[in-house]
Amino acid sequence: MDAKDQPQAKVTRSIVFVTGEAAPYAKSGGLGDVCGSLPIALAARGHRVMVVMPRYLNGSSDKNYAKALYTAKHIKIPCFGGSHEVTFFHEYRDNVDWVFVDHPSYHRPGSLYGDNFGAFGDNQFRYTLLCYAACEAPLILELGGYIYGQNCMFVVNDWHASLVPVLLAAKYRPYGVYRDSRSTLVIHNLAHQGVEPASTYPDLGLPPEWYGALEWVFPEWARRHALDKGEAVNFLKGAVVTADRIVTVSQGYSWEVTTAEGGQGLNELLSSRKSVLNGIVNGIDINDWNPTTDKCLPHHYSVDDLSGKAKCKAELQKELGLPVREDVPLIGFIGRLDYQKGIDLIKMAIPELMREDVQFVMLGSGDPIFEGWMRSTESSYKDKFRGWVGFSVPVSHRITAGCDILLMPSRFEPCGLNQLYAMQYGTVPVVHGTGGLRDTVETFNPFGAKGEEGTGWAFSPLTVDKMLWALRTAMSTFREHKPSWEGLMKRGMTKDHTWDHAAEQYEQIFEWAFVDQPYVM
Ligand SMILES: Nc1ncnc2c1ncn2[C@@H]1O[C@H](COP(=O)(O)OP(=O)(O)O[C@H]2O[C@H](CO)[C@@H](O)[C@H](O)[C@H]2O)[C@@H](O)[C@H]1O
Ligand SMILES: OC[C@H]1O[C@H](O[C@H]2[C@H](O)[C@@H](O)[C@@H](O[C@H]3[C@H](O)[C@@H](O)[C@@H](O)O[C@@H]3CO)O[C@@H]2CO)[C@H](O)[C@@H](O)[C@@H]1O
Repeated sequence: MDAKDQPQAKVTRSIVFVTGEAAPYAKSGGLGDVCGSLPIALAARGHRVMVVMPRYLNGSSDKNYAKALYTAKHIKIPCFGGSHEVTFFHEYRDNVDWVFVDHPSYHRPGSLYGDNFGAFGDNQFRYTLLCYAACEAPLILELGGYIYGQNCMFVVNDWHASLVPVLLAAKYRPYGVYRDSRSTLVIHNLAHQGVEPASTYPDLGLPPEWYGALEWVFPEWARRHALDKGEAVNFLKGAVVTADRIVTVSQGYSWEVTTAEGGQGLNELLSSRKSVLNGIVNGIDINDWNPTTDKCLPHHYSVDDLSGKAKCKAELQKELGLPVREDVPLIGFIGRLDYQKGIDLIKMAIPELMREDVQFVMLGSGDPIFEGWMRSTESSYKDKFRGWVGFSVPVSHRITAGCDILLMPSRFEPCGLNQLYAMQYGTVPVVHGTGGLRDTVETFNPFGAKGEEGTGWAFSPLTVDKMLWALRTAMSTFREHKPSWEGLMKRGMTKDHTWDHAAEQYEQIFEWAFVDQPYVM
């Protein structure tokens, strides 16, 4: 978009994102994509935007921080029985201040949150440091010559950042600091809440009377033994209680989190905060995800000339060692190998699906059981199935472009980005109709009011039979109804998935937050 066409915010603010990850510095999934692109979209609309995240040095991500300079600012954080020194690094890029909190606990091999042995045992400590540091950053860092100051909107993402609104309410506002600031909690995934034993509460450096904000009691069935009282502290709950506004990453999910089925134990609390709870569907970074310019693709294409997509498919088949055939439907899956993503359904469906004339490629990492299954399935169906175990952004782009169909049988999906990338690339999504997938994928209807309608298939309920039915319907449309298939591709490609619309909705939420008084106990 030309700068002159860029819509501007009616009211501009100082906005401080706090997150466990942001692309391209560090990414384990969709949280990284959103925190790497929404801040840039808000800055383009005229806001002053800072993103605060850890400076992870794990060997593979170190180079991503190469342009971030040491600020010479050090602070000491009183928690976990000591005083822990952290420092800040800074890079100004795309009109955003990227601020990296540096501490030895962020320097270790593995992924962001764990390694082959599971989640790191000191994650509560690591993200407590992040939250304290994020509260100090706007007060002490002179970025471009000026501090951000006390009149900020803190956008706290998921549990890693959830102590921020608690700290604002418990440790700053009582002393007259940050009374003009507000906070918005963005829930990307309720499955991760940052829950640890109640005995860790004194480590957090919070006043004893604030225990209730984080207090969490596991239901009896989830306790380990008869004497276990299930008492815990829950970071995400702390933010649900103390944030001024709460946003989920789709409207569908904002309703689901208030139900017993989707609320992961927080449904009653979230229902009690319905008046400040909204859903905003994520956008995508169309500089990064654009089939006309994508640097990861061997060929480029657009809605006006799809010939490059067929070439991308042939190159992908070659790369994967699959027979190069235009007529066979190529199905893709990309994602974390996690219970959330419904990999077990794919596993159950594969023997039946492999009886069809089809090709299937999966890219993912996570649960070692599914990683092993992907490897062994590849050797069982040499001409039809490929399981790429690992995390590779370029491969994810090539699969998104080269496939005909993208499968997402997620058990729950707060928004989902891969179906948005797929549509942008003319790849037709077949998804479980849940959360953001239901909000963004419209099931194909050959007899719509204006003729053919829809951008894919959203099946429900989540059963192997229903998923196979949706895939077979998609595959027969691909084979036997070429004009309809092209219509599906083109409707997906011409949908507006840019961040601007979502950014405008975030601005509205921020305005509402500033109309209300901030949270105080
Ligand atoms: N092995 C691999 N190699 C390369 N890339 C890989 C990969 N595995 C995953 N990815 C990438 O990670 C991202 C995944 O994003 P999603 O939104 O689909 O799910 P995720 O559950 O991580 O995010 C959570 O947060 C986001 C953001 O709000 C919500 O959309 C979502 O519903 C919620 O669960 C995509 O960019 C995908 O390409
Ligand atoms: O962007 C992908 C997701 O990243 C985040 O989820 C991570 C989560 O916040 C981490 O805590 C960790 O989860 C571990 C969990 O804490 C632990 O109890 C155990 O269940 O293992 C989990 C996996 O190690 O890793 C998650 C990523 O795998 C973010 O919060 C989500 O919104 C994003 O979907």
